[in-house]
Amino acid sequence: MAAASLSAVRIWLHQHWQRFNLFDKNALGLFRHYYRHCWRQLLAYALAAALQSLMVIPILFMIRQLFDHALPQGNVSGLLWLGLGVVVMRLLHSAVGLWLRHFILGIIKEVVGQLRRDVLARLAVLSRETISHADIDQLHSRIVLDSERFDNLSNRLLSGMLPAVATGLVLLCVLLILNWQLVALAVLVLPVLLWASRRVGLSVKRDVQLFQSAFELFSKRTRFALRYMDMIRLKACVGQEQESQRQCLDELSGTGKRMAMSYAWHGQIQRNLTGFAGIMIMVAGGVSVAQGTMSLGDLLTFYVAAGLLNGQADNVIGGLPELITGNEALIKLYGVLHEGEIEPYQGQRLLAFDGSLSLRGVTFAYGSHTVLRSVDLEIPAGSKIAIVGANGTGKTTLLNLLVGFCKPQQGQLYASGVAYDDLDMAGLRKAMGVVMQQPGIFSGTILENLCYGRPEASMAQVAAAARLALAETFINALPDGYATEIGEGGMLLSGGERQRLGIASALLAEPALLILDEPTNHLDVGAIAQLMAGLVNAPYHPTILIVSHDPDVVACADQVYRLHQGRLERVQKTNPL
Ligand SMILES: Nc1ncnc2c1ncn2[C@@H]1O[C@H](COP(=O)(O)OP(=O)(O)OP(=O)(O)O)[C@@H](O)[C@H]1O
Repeated sequence: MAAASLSAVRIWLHQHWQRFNLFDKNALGLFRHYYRHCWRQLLAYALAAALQSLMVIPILFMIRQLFDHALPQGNVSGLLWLGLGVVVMRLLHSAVGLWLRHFILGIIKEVVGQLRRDVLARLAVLSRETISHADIDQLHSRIVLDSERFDNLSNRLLSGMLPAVATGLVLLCVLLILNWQLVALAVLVLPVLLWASRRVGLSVKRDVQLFQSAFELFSKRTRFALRYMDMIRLKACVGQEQESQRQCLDELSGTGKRMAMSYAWHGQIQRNLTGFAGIMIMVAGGVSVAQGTMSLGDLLTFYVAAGLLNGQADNVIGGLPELITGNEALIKLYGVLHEGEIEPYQGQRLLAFDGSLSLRGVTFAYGSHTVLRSVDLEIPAGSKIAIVGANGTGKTTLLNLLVGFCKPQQGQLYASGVAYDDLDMAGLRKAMGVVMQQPGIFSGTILENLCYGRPEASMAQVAAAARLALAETFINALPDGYATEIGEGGMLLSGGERQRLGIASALLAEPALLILDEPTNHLDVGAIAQLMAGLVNAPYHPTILIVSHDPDVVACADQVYRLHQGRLERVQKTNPL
């Protein structure tokens, strides 16, 4: 019976704690994780902040002297000296404050930088499958905006709240020494203040979440409009798009206003309650002075100290909305750092890759959809292989397996006879030149695109690669040649020119294996045959693998394979499909 009641109480407490808890367990864990290694510096900083706060004591002492002695005695030079003393101490206090800020900023920026590095490193090891299922705009805003919110949170907590707490404690001691009854009177407001803070804090938390969702949606819509402007215009959807942007903006300004109002309510409630405590002190202290139980100097000193304490309390309680925003940001960053699958191969072995690959008994499925069934394939070094097959038969999937983006559920792949499981995948990819259906062309100049991944390449090497890829003629015909800006995704070039640029970029690395995915989408078979003929004379003489749904590419290959219903079979060059 007693155990049952105890457990009921525990459940009740847990539920209420969950309801009132403003901070997430994972967010707190992440914060601790990033600041754990510098706890000694943080401790030193907290101690220094506490020592700095002790500097308010001589200031308060001088104020009391001023009102209790110098002023009643009409001691003008004493007044001047005490005034000067207060100014000097304040300046000293500010100088130490600046130095402390410099110190803590060094720690914060290092930690925030580390978190950003870890998030980016995490992205680099996430599997292609995870990235393809992610909402890229959301991921982008998490990395950029939420790491900035973590920075703000750290600033507020360590640079603002921590010294404020230290100074507040010193001031509280001074106040207790001066007149503990007045402190007790002011403390009556404290429970109301904490309760109100928490209640408003919950509404701030809800409004922050709503604003962040609206912001992500706005960011996503804007990127969509920028990225798919052609499609929007071609489908005559400009009006429809503007309407959904308008809805996004309404939502953004509505939630933004609500969040700012929550912040304002929080600040107002806090200021009114502490102001109310100040009036109580004034009245009760005035009565004590009138009754002769307290000197005017003591009351004024008390009032100044209480004012300073109020400033520190403002700092602590006023920072709550920022902590809540930071908490939400940390929850999302925690997701980026801990969720999703990582790259399937983690081997370390470096290889002198000769361009030969083997697949043995490879079976691959996306969930319950089996795409490849027990596939065997030998790609000898220096060979020219074509893999053909109808749309959706698994050609790109096969390529993704070859470049190590995915791992088969059964079977194994080998590069130069070494199992993929043992290989350093980055090393293997460096020796491969892969030109996907949509070559990765980014906004910048032709030269920047060509040299991505090979910044050390000489102009002669760049020109040689462009010549082999049949890109040199069109590049030289451009007014700015290699310095031509080609726009987002290479929009200012034709599809064939983009394809040639992609091939030239792949060839610049002198790959042992060149993979061309659907090259006939933008190049005719004649151009591909010419490319192959050129590569035969290239000093590095790469293995070439062409994957296409176009039966004509077989003319360019020594061996032809056909993918059909998950099986790979060798076919005669005359009739591959
Ligand atoms: N990431 C994925 N998750 C689930 N299914 C996928 C994924 N990628 C491809 N598929 C499915 O696997 C099958 C093979 O796709 P794949 O892209 O490999 O075909 P393909 O032969 O390259 O087609 P195409 O010639 O049209 O480019 C298709 O049915 C496709 O819908």
